[in-house]
Amino acid sequence: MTTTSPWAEHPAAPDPDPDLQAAVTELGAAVRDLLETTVTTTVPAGEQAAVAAGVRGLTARLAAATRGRHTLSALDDLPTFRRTYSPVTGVGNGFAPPVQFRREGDTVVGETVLGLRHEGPPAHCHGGVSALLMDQLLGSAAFLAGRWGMTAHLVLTYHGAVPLQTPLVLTARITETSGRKTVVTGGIALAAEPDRELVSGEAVFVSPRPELLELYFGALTTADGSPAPGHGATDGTAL
Ligand SMILES: CCCCCCCCCCCCCC(=O)SCCNC(=O)CCNC(=O)[C@H](O)C(C)(C)COP(=O)(O)OP(=O)(O)OC[C@H]1O[C@@H](n2cnc3c(N)ncnc32)[C@H](O)[C@@H]1OP(=O)(O)O
Repeated sequence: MTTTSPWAEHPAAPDPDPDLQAAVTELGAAVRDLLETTVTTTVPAGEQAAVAAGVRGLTARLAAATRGRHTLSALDDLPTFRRTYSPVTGVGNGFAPPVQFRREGDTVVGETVLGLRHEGPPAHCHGGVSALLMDQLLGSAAFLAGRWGMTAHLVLTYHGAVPLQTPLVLTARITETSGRKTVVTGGIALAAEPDRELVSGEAVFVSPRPELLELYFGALTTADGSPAPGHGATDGTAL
């Protein structure tokens, strides 16, 4: 049974169209600024109403062509886990900080600064947003070590509140592998105090059995309508 990504044996897609990549990245950045400013603006009601009308007009332009949930974006590639619209790492997602994770030895590291769109307690990160970051961090540690799985179990301890608008560092590493299972631990700390974890956690990632892979991802297509890599899997080893 495979312990690596079920898409790993497929060749990576060619590099995406650079014009589309640049435009999506710029739109994501613009929407990120918009989201952050909508939750911090103090301009009068009339001005907010006028901006809302303008934003609805822009949304209608983008809605002229959209994809459904079983269609990958033209920029995405499963074998390399290129996910443009991830709510954590996606440059095209305005909610995402976005964080980029990299491998350093046996550790995965990412740096980020969160905004008021991520607020829970005033001036601090929402606990659910910390969980979102931790899930992606721990999953990335598994993926960057050549393993793959869906989150089966995630436990977190919140030792201290995570401040917004403050440089943070996220680190994780694999502690155990067995069959389809990968166990990862990690945490979030201030970049200025990397050894004092504000959030720590452990997750178990499980590479799903073939029937589940088919159920979850069997209908997936690439942007041009072709079956996505992985379609038609029968034994979970060479999707
Ligand atoms: C460059 C950067 C790249 C970044 C890459 C991005 C990375 C992506 C990051 C994304 C991050 C976000 C990711 C997301 O958001 S994933 C989305 C959230 N997760 C889900 O939706 C998963 C829902 N659950 C399921 O579908 C199934 O339960 C799964 C697929 C998980 C297992 O169903 P399956 O039927 O296949 O499993 P099995 O019963 O044959 O068991 C197999 C083995 O697993 C062990 N087991 C099972 N469950 C648990 C459990 N709860 N604790 C501990 N262990 C558990 C079990 O004991 C057995 O072990 P063993 O007895 O053999 O030892």
